[in-house]
Amino acid sequence: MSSVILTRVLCTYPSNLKTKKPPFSLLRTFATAAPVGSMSYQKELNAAKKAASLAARLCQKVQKAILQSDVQSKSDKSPVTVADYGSQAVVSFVLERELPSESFSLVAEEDSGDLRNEEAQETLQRITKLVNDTLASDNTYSGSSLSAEDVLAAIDSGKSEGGPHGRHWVLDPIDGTKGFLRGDQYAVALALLDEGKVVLGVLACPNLPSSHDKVGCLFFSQAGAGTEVQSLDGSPPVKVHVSAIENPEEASFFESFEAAHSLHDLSSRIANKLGVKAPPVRIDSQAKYGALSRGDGAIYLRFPHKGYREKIWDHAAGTIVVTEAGGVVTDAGGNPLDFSKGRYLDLDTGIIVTNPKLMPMLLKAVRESIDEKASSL
Ligand SMILES: Nc1ncnc2c1ncn2[C@@H]1O[C@H](COP(=O)(O)O)[C@@H](O)[C@H]1OP(=O)(O)O
Ligand SMILES: [Mg+2]
Repeated sequence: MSSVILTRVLCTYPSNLKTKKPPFSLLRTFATAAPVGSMSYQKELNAAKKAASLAARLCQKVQKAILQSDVQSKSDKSPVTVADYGSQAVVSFVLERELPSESFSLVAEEDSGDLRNEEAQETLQRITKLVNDTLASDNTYSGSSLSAEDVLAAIDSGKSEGGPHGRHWVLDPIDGTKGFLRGDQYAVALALLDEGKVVLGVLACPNLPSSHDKVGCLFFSQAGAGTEVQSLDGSPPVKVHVSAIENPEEASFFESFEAAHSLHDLSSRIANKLGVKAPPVRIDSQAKYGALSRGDGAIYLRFPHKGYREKIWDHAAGTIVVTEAGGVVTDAGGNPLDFSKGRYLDLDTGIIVTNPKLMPMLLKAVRESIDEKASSL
């Protein structure tokens, strides 16, 4: 990472968090435990870590060299870059290569529609080169060379609808595209659903500070086995736990950087009601779930504007990373998130995340604040 980007990243991560030593809850693990009394997904987890790490490497390369011409516009006007497509192609390729005997279903954000247009051919060549260069940087795949058509097919394998039966991979190839384009936080978020439940999750957060002033974290979780984090350049993993704070006055809370993604006024009302003293920590993407899982902050509040439908790839990996670290993730009504209903989450108003001790107080404050806001309109 260039010193310019590093400075920028550390500047945008709150000063009280960026300089702090790993929390006391970071306990060194010397072996990866198999989930007790449940199925092990170790092979799948290893494949997911490899896929997300390689995709993050591709994204880092693009973020460093980002040019205005890399930015296109999807029909919803959100920015999408060669890195979104490249990341999705890399993850799809690595998962299929690493797990050849398993039937493959991927629910992912991007599709190749726009890339098949005549005017997108140069972009497609650029993506193909990025994907091949990234795969070549890993010894296992150095002999692989994908054609443009292979890349389009890899992207399009993400068209699965998910659902309550069987296994489905769930991918956001770049979560927080706006943060990515700004040079701030983003994540490659990958999870596996089995019979409608999230059984493993990996969050690669290339710009999130890790220990010892290094930048770049890989969080990973398996149902029943806890959450661990390692630096993206491969330090040994350590187990993480959410904050044990019981007094909300001592808590700090995360919310979206983008006011268009979450109602900052509602979060502020909730925080006031709880007596939270610290200002909100605003960062992009599921990096918020990762940061919360290691106790950087105690609460995450997300209240999209009316009419927005949450997608499963925006929360599946983050949810298991937090819950396996001892946290709780619910909608604004206190219901757990249900990932079994297809590509969208069907939920009550917003998403709230904290530790089990704070959750009852938080839910009460959320309910009261929503009611007050509605009656003031
Ligand atoms: N209008 C919107 N409201 C809420 N979330 C949005 C909206 N548009 C995009 N998003 C998605 O919200 C997530 C990140 O939100 P935040 O950084 O605020 O937590 C991303 O998944 C982003 O999509 P994308 O994955 O394409 O970046
Ligand atoms: Mg997203």
